[in-house]
Amino acid sequence: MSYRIGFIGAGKMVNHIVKGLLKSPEMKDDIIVTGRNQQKLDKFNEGKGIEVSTDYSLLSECDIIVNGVSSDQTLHVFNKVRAYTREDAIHISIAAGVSIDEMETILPQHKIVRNMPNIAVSVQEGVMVMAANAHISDEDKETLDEIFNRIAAVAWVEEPLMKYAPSLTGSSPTYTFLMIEAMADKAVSAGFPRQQAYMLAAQAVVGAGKLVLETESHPAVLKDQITTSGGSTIQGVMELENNGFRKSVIQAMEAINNANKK
Ligand SMILES: NC(=O)C1=CN([C@@H]2O[C@H](COP(=O)(O)OP(=O)(O)OC[C@H]3O[C@@H](n4cnc5c(N)ncnc54)[C@H](O)[C@@H]3O)[C@@H](O)[C@H]2O)C=CC1
Ligand SMILES: O=C(O)[C@@H]1CCC=N1
Repeated sequence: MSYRIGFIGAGKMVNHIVKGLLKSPEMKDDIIVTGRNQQKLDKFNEGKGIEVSTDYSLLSECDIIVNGVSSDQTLHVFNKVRAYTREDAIHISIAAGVSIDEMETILPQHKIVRNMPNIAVSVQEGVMVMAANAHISDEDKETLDEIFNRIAAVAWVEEPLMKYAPSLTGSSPTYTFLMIEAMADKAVSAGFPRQQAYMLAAQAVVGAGKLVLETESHPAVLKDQITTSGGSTIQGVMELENNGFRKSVIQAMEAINNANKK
């Protein structure tokens, strides 16, 4: 079954979600992206060939509405488009820091989902943490799983956990990008060509993640597979511990959690 999905806001995260969904070519006719500025929408649509419009009344044709505007505009925009959306539409917000309670003040009796994706959805390797309000049925969840499993591993949680989701999902690729960049810089300093260094560092990260997922081993067990006794790797691990590597990641997540008030 196909569902019409209407996005609001042609920003970065919406771009990543739409790019991921378009890897399933049959979804092309099911997607519309709405926004305020036609020129920006046309630029967003380059290479996509989907429907884009400044006419929010087109959202009335949509089964699912994804509000992808900046967090501080989320409630204002729900309020603005509410009149154009169907009573039984599923309203999704991807905004960090905006609670279901707040959305329900604008959309009472409506189906609401809070979703925290990350940008890897564009390469169909994303994660999406989702929480639903009381009007979302099990069938609605199955529908959303079916759509979003194309681009992400989907996890449903209770809404109080959503405050802590960005540091684990939405924001977290940044930690890895910083590490990949640092790894590549060091390799380049030793003589590796720049692109080769990025490729090798990135693939090392992909492989490590895949090992955790596929073996379901504790990360420390996998670490112990690499640290040969008296070998070189354990020297690097000791240095990471000396420099508070894990503490630094935990504190970064704490800072993100604190910045997301809800
Ligand atoms: N960038 C990311 O990796 C992630 C972002 N998010 C969430 O996605 C939302 C958007 O973030 P980004 O895409 O990074 O920002 P962005 O700045 O790239 O996109 C926001 C878009 O909203 C549009 N917009 C703002 N106010 C509007 C209004 N009143 N009416 C219509 N359009 C309006 C802007 O023109 C812009 O295109 C935020 O709430 C953020 O928390 C969630 C997960 C990850
Ligand atoms: O930086 C932010 O607030 C958004 C939420 C998660 C990723 N980007």
